[in-house]
Amino acid sequence: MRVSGEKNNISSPLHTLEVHPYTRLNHVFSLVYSCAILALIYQHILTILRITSLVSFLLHFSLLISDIIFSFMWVTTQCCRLRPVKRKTNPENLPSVVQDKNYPALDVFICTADPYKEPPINVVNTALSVMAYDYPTDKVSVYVSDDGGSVLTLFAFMEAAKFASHWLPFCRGKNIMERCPEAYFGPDHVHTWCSQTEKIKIMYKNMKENVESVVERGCVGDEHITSECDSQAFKNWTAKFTRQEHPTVIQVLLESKKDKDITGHCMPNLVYLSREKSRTSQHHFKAGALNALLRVSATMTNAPLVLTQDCDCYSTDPKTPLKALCYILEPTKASSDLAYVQFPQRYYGINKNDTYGSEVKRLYKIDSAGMDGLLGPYYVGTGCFFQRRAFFGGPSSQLSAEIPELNPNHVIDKSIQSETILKVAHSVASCNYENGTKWGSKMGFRYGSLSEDLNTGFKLQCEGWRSVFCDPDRAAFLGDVPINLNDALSQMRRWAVGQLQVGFSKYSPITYGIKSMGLPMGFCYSHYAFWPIWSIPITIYAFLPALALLNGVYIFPKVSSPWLYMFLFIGAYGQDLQDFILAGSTFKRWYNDQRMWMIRGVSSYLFGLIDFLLKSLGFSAFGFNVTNKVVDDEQSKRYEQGLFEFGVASPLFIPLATATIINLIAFVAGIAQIFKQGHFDKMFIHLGISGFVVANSWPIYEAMMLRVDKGRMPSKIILISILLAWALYIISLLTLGASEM
Ligand SMILES: O=c1ccn([C@@H]2O[C@H](COP(=O)(O)OP(=O)(O)O[C@H]3O[C@H](CO)[C@@H](O)[C@H](O)[C@H]3O)[C@@H](O)[C@H]2O)c(=O)[nH]1
Ligand SMILES: [Mn+2]
Repeated sequence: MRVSGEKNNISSPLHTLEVHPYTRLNHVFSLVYSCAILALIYQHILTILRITSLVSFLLHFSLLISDIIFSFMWVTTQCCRLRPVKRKTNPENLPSVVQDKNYPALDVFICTADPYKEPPINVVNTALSVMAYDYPTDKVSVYVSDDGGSVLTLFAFMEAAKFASHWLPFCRGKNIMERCPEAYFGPDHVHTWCSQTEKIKIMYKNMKENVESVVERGCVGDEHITSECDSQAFKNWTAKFTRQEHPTVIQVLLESKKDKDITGHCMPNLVYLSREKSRTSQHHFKAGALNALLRVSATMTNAPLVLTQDCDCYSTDPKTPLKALCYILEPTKASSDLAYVQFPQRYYGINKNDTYGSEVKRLYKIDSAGMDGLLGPYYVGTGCFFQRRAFFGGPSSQLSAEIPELNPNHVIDKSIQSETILKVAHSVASCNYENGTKWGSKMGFRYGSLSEDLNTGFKLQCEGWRSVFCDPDRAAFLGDVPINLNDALSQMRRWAVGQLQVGFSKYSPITYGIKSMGLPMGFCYSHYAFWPIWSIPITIYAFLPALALLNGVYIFPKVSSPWLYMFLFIGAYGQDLQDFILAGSTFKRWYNDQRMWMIRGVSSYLFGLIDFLLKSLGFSAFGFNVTNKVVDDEQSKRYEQGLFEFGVASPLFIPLATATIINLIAFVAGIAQIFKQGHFDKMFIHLGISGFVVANSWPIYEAMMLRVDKGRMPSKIILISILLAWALYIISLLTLGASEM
């Protein structure tokens, strides 16, 4: 194991790095596996050359295409295996580099978009957890962007501002680790009890009840309005104010220079922002919200460091910004081209075996560590510390903003509530502000993809910026996961569209990316930009072998020569399993993850691909469907038991149910066939594939046939799927059955 204080070779390094011990072994394996892939493609081509009938040609051609796509995805992911690294930070060494009074200021951006899908009390918890950071308080500013334009969210934050003046000194005084009140007072957290704790717990409960009752009523009653200032703010919500059409609202809830907590210590800045909306302009979803935040914060505090947070991702470690500083304040030149320090997305409330593969371990942990050994990991939308400079062109070719107030070196000497500042802040948050500027194309977060995170990180790295993956053992942030299959699949469907928008753009990773960053990084980005094309081979393998088997048509080599297939299958799965286990996962979690990969293949990825094609042909428009973060108790219970939650009649379930029905019938019919007439050797791979699908589909059969609870598969979906399966069988009968193979 090689350990080095990469490029910060002082006696007490701020961070160290070690290369993964299995790297060499992985290289050798990759080489062998590549040869096997070539052999398979060669075999396919030979078969195709010998074919005489059209149907047979189409069959084998689709297998060839499938295997080429599988291979492409495999090859691109190998780049993450070139040099995976693990880093460690030493924040205790920071004082030898810089005193805390000289730490850079930090602007935290929290995005929320819908008070009914993202309960304001949760957003407040996220904000409180970062406001309480162990960081010079006067240097921290928290900006909340509310794309829902909701008075309920603003009200929640007014309450939060009051509660914070008790909560922050409490955290500091007791030096507690868990600074998100909901988590601190939650059932999973043990703390020493005292009267002060009891008092603050009651305060929190009161605030929570207030906020929840207002949200439930849908409006802020007069009894909740305590000051003239609050009352003025609520006046913005006139009768004409709607979510899609309203002026900018900026409300300074706490100002560091003026507001003190109950011990007299200063408070961080806390600003509520709801950018202007109009039906006639484009808002670019979250990327647009983040750019508005970048500009508004520039006019008010202009901190050199920016942290982006999703509203559900609260901080679980108050030292997190110090860990980021370990890279950003590196005394050598290495930090000058460092755009961001990414902490992985991790989650609370995942069930024991992670039924829906919600950890997304490959993306968030394994491959991120892999890219960290090259030029740095993806940006994943939340838990990421940026240098503000990174949003203004490449490290050595900085661009100038259209007004001086927005430039990273602009110094602010006025109160954030002064009229001049508020005036500029309002103007940069207006919906036409970006017209004719570089925002979204060369500056700020980049537009053009629903996955603004992948898109922005990619573009920054193409400009020559580096990034760092910071993955401490204790999670830095914990977020929320969907606990029903429809939400989980819909989320990935949106991702799929966003990824393809990057993959098939003018600046595709496979062309522009490779040119700008070199082959390995270009491939890493290509892997995720083309993720959804996995749907093509997965769907083909889900249907074709089973339909062929039902028709007595055998398209794979005999049992005497399936070794190549076996090696490729076991090799890829084994390698995946090894990565998961080494990343601290369990066999069962890995098993569920591979199952979800197949499920997504015939649902999220497939629908995402179709969405993308329809949009590209001009048939439909993209929307950002915000993931639901409200918990249903009954659903939660079933989730805890590890049951799959279908429940709603979602079209996403149709291809899934159809594939499971066809494979079950094919498998049973195939076994019966063996008893009747032998042919085992010819059927071997067919049976293997169908058997594999059937084994993985147990929870789906259970949801279709055995369960009676609300989470079962809706009868409508079962019926449509049976009809579809039957139709597919008839089509296969007419084509495969009639042709001569
Ligand atoms: O118009 C919008 C839509 C969304 N959001 C916010 O964006 C965040 C992410 O949305 P969510 O529905 O939770 O999406 P997820 O799929 O869970 O998020 C992942 O994927 C997104 C890209 O699709 C990234 O932006 C996120 O950081 C990443 O966690 C949330 O805080 C939303 O409030 C906005 O601010 N404005
Ligand atoms: Mn989310």
